[in-house]
Amino acid sequence: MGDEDWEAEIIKPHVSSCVPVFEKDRYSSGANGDTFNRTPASSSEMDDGPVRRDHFMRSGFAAERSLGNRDAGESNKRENTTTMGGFGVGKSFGNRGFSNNKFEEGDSSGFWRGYQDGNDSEASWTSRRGGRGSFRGCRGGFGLGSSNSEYEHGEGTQRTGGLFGSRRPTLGGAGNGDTYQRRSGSGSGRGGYKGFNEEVITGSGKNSLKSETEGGESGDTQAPKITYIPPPPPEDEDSIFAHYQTGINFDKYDTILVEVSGHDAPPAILTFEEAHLCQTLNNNIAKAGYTKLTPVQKYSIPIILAGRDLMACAQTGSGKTAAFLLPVLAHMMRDGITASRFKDLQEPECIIVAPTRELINQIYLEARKFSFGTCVRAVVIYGGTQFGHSVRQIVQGCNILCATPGRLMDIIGKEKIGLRQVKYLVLDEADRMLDMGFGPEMKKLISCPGMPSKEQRQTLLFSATFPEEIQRLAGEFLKSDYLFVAVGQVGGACKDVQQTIIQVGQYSKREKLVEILRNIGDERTMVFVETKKKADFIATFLCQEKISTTSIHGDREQREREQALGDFRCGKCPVLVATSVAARGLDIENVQHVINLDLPSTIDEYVHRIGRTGRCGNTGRAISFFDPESDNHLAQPLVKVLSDAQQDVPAWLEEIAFSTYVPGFSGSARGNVFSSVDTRKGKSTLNTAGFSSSQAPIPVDDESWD
Ligand SMILES: Nc1ncnc2c1ncn2[C@@H]1O[C@H](COP(=O)(O)OP(=O)(O)OP(=O)(O)O)[C@@H](O)[C@H]1O
Repeated sequence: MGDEDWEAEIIKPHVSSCVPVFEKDRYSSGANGDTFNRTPASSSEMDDGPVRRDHFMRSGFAAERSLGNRDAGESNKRENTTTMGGFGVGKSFGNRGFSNNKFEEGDSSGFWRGYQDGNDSEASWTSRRGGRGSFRGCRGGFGLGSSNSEYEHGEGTQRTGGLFGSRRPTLGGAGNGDTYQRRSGSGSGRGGYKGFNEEVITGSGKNSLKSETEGGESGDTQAPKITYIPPPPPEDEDSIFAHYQTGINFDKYDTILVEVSGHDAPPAILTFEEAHLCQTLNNNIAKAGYTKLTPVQKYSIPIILAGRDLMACAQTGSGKTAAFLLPVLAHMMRDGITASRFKDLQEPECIIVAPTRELINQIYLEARKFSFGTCVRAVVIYGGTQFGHSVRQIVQGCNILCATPGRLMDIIGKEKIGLRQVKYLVLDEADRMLDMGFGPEMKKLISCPGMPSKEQRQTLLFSATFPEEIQRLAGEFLKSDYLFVAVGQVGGACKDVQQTIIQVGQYSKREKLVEILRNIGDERTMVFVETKKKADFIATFLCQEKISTTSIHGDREQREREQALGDFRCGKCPVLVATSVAARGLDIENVQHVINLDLPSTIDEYVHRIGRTGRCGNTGRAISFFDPESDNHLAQPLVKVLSDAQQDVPAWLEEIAFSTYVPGFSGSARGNVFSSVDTRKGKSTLNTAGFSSSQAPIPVDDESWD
């Protein structure tokens, strides 16, 4: 989908938004004020008018719409809010007659079976509704006639769709493309791009490199000054090495087929000992509770240790982070990295980039864990936090820099980081990092002054999904003889996740969600929705239903996002409503359920979302609401994902897939089908994990990748 299509998608007839916004004072929140057990207030912020390029125009405004705490200065902004939305008028927010609900029997297997059976039609569900009057909170309502319609169209930034069709131009309006201006805050119409997940990149047409955090500091009064300093992670050893248990299916990883393509691939290793890591690293691995390698580790570790570039694709939750961290650290130890000193310009040996703040923080914590007791210092920097804080972290010494792309480019622009010493460049969620949203920034990164050429550095790309187009683009980043490791089906879903797809029309989604959540009880559940507004809306709705819920999305302030994640992690809020900002990489213990209240627009996103459960050999469940009005484009790839993961495929879904079958459909449209192989189509070998691959030489024409 090109830009024009994107335009067509997001410029819709006027639909009013009715996001309840809350005044801080009225919250009946928990200790941290971040849960949603609150009394709704109101806000004129809800009247967004026509849903257009909201985030192009309102990057600063966005913050005001988020729920929860905010800095004192910012909270003042909401005092004059007027009522626009709330609860109650909507016809679809009435009582549900659950008395006949078969799911109330408490038998979980029955519940799931029942759910599949009861999957049926919207009509059958609406007939179960009782007649309770709507909840009346404020003026407006959840179900204002058009009910969810605003969410079906609004905030198209959340949409993805293949390579260049899914996201907005990264440097919107920049003109020269050299300007990175983040969260300019004033809605001054500079244009720009509110990233699908997290970063705000706007272009003013000036040749400047300006941080979202700098507004106040640099005298740009239009930009809000971001003062948030994340609390330091606990320093005690127990916390550093805290981990959860591998699940009953961990050993089954060994049976997954692994494909290695590219020439002269080193053989896989079967044990950590075979990696010949130094004693400190081995100690850290043991303290982390790792006794056995996962398949992606068996293959990737020797490849990286051999100095080869790598594109690795392995199912969600199967240990990709350690697969790159351990060999990189081993190299650094071998090279005798000395503790970096306090310096104004730091020159890290390794840069790791990931698309979301929470994910990069998680990777940093893993890096800190595995480098414990060594001279290697890892640092994390990401948007939404005080820029000065990032600088202070870096100047104290930095061997491994973990960063989100926006903050990384800012810090490079401020000359706090020199790139000359970079030997390892890691892109986690690499397909996301190379797509339309972040691809241009990554290209800038590799062409920054001082950045060693791809021949001089080692580049490592990891993800659970690798669309063919992205694989082709990746050639620009990788040496021509890079190796490709595919554990299982490229882009396939984790088999430990029991997937259920049910047909639910948009007007029935909320009540069905409540039914499911009531049956789930306190088990940790992530509920994915398609837009930020809807995340707030659903979280608020669930709290009204007395289901303790929090939310995470790109319009929440970073402090709120971290608080939300913390509340979810510790079980204080067992339900987390999220946009795709939380779809990738997050490794949260005990997430037993994922619910796609809205299906994402691409199958890859679906695979990542459901991969928040069923991690590391544990089992999980994912249930997805399929709305035939809007999700038919996903039927075909869904059938493939389900059958590849040996899941039941509903007959109705097959029918839809068949009726919407597009011959030659290969993936650039919204419901893109993942790649099945290394796109170089070289000779490859299929092995079960643990057995070395044969090496198949493949001539690769470098030019064909550039
Ligand atoms: N060899 C191992 N033994 C035990 N636990 C492991 C091992 N490797 C990784 N883990 C644990 O498995 C969990 C998932 O790992 P990780 O987050 O790296 O998965 P991932 O493949 O990157 O997933 P995603 O695709 O969702 O990003 C983590 O808690 C990690 O500590």
